Amino acid sequence: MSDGAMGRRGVPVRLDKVSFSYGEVQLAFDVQFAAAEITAIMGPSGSGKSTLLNLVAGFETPGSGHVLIGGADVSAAPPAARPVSMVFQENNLFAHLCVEQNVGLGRSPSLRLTEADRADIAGALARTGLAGKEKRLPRELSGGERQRVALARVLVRDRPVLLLDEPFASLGPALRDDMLDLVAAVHAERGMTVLFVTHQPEDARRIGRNVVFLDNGTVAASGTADDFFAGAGPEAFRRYIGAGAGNAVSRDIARKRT
Ligand SMILES: Nc1ncnc2c1ncn2[C@@H]1O[C@H](COP(=O)(O)OP(=O)(O)OP(=O)(O)O)[C@@H](O)[C@H]1O
Repeated sequence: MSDGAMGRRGVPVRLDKVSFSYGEVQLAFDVQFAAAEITAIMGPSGSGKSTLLNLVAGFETPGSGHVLIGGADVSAAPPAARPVSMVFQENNLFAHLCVEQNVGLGRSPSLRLTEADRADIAGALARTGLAGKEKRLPRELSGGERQRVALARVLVRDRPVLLLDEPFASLGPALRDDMLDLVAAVHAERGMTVLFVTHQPEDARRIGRNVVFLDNGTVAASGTADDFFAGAGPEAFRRYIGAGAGNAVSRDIARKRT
């Protein structure tokens, strides 16, 4: 069994007293994400979830403090130099490139691919259920298939950290469940550290081991998903998901696990 299959590939991600501002909007993060685990990042609209991911990815730079990935300070490193893959809600693909090429970019930005690269790309496409669709353009795919292509690219990029910014928010519930299962299966195989932004409590509960809850530009609470979704979870989080939502989530999970 490989290291990934043993779940040891992921590395910790730390935002060490990071501050950041968009003009008058101030954000401050001091938080560690456990290696090789899936952490759901939740919080009201505008609480700073995407900004936190962008700081880890390198699309934003801290005003002060440090971003550490696997113990290395990457605060000043450009996105391409960070050991990170990211999947957004949409626009993950280049419209003029076919499925195979979009996935190949995960291996080589110039698409100079070796035979071994091509074999890995074929494997990733098979793994994500896209075999036979290699030559299609993104516009010839469904929304769910486009997100599968983005996940196939994550597989060939093979970085220890995966950032997911509401990647399945525009998909229907059944398809979203399929995609979450795929993420969980890939995580079980590769063991990367996953930071998963979602507004859906049931999605966080389904694949998240931990929850980090943001409010007003900072971390308001963090802990295990089990604690968050138990009656004794943080009050701000309970207010956010709404009275009774926890029960609905529990029922939903029980139904899926039977
Ligand atoms: N490019 C920007 N310029 C100015 N302000 C911004 C910019 N991007 C985000 N903000 C502000 O920063 C704060 C955090 O935004 P962010 O997008 O990180 O929140 P979020 O929790 O991801 O929200 P949502 O759930 O709505 O996607 C908000 O007050 C937002 O208005």
